[in-house]
Parts: sequence; structure tokens; C-alpha cells
Amino acid sequence: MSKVPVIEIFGPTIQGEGMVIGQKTMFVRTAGCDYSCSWCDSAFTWDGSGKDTIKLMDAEEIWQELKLLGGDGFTFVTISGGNPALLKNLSYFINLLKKNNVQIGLETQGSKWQDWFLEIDELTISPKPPSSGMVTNFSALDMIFDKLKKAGPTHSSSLKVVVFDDRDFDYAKQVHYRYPEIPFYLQVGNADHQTRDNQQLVERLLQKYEWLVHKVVADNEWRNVKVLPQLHTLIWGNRRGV
Ligand SMILES: C[S@@+](CC[C@H](N)C(=O)[O-])C[C@H]1O[C@@H](n2cnc3c(N)ncnc32)[C@H](O)[C@@H]1O
Ligand SMILES: Nc1nc2[nH]cc(C(=O)O)c2c(=O)[nH]1
Ligand code: SF4
Ligand SMILES: [Mg+2]
Repeated sequence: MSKVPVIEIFGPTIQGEGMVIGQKTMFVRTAGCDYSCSWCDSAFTWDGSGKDTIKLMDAEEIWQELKLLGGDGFTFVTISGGNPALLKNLSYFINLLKKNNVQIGLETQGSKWQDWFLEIDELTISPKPPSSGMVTNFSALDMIFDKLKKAGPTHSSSLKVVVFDDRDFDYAKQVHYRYPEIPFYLQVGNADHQTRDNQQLVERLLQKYEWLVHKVVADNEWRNVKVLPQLHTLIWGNRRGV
């Protein structure tokens, strides 16, 4: 059957990150990841702590849940995870969204390809810097961008690298140089993704954002780049489902 493991469906909210930041959207978060980033803010999707909340759902069931939550008040759905690119069967849900004229965003780290990437309106590829503890498979990433490029200029994708420290910053630059034609976003890393103290969290994140902006503006090797915070974290802290 065409089922996929879903761990949460929420919205309407705004896309807090990357190329369509600010966009009103619903979210579908799939379970399971082939990575285990040290600072993952969605570790419940893969570390076992959320296993009782995973539901195997088919396309129509996910759509019904989205309509229940969002009614007619949305035109955009973002799929994240975990790594949704592990799920070949997501094609059924993606086709159903297209049939309903819904725009689709998707977040993945760039470790796996799926043919349905070509159906995604706003595809965010987010390779992981050294602080994550993960090692990027650049031949897999090359293959993904080759396929997207062959699919033609109508395809809208971007790179988003989370930065925690100077090494991450250098890694991000390496990625940007390797794929210079892909729109590039630097994102502030949230080192306190467990805390409930929103005031202190926002203060630290804004300091980190300032640090990152300063590094970019002082560096002539960065030219065409956008530097962003996680907007949803500035509004809602580490709350889930927003
Ligand atoms: C939770 S991941 C899920 C999608 C996919 N596995 C990925 O990593 O791209 C969604 C986005 O959140 C980012 N992210 C995860 N933990 C973060 C943190 N502590 N601070 C900032 N961004 C984080 C990831 O880098 C990714 O861009
Ligand atoms: N508002 C909001 N924006 C987001 N952008 C990417 C998210 C994610 O966890 O993938 C996310 C999320 O969880 N919430
Ligand atoms: S790849 Fe994404 S979901 Fe997987 S561990 Fe890293 S940040 Fe978390
Ligand atoms: Mg998130």
C-alpha cells in the first residue's frame, strides 16, 4: 500500500526557515532519518522517543487531516522529517496535493534522491556541517543537483546550511563554491533546542544571528547569500507543532 510513517501534522503556521520564509503553510512531518545530527531539533522523529505517535497513513488520510486542521485556509504544504526522501511512497501524497492545486515545499539533507523531487515546488537541500557529527556524501549530493539541473530551469531548489561555529562556516562556503548557481541560505544554529526559557533563548539566537551576519558581511568570498534565523523559534521558542 501507499502508506508512509507520519509523526506529526500541524498548521496553519508560517514557514520559519529558508527560501520561502514567512509563507503560510501546513506541515507534514515524516518519521525516520538516515542521519543522527548531534543538535537535531526533531530527534523525536528518529531516536525512538516518539515511536508511539508514528502513524502509517495513506495519501487520502493525510489530506483529510490537513483539511480538518486547515480547512480552506491554505495553499501550501511543507513536508519535513526526519528525512522524507527515504520514502518512495510519498509520491502518492505529492500527486494528491498537486491535484488539489497545493504548492509543495520539502526539507531534506541531500543524502538520497527520489524521482518525486521533480514535483516539489520549493525543494530545500540542507547538507550537514561538521558540528552535526555527520559526513556529507558529496557524490550523492552531486547526483541530486545533476538530476535537478537536467530537469530544467523551472525547478526551484535551494541550499540551506546551519552554522554553529567557524568550522561550519568554512564548510558552508565549500558547499556554496561547489554549487555556485544554487540559491544559498545560511541559517543560525540553535544550540539550546531543549530549553523552555524563551527570553534567554531569543537573546542567544539573536546574538548568534548577529555573529553570523558579521562574518558574512566581512567576507568578500561570500557574495550572493542570504542569512536567516529560524523565525518560528524567535516567536515560539522550542515548542513542537508550530
Ligand atoms: C529537522 S530537519 C528535517 C529535514 C531533513 N532531515 C534536514 O535535516 O534537512 C529540518 C531543518 O532543521 C534544521 N535544524 C535541525 N536542528 C536544528 C538546530 N538545532 N538549529 C538550527 N536548525 C536546525 C536542519 O538543518 C534542517 O534544515
Ligand atoms: N514554522 C516552522 N517552520 C519550519 N521550517 C522547517 C521546519 C522543520 O522542522 O523542518 C519548521 C518547523 O518545524 N516549523
Ligand atoms: S538530517 Fe535532519 S532530521 Fe535527520 S538528524 Fe539531521 S537535522 Fe535531524
Ligand atoms: Mg524544525
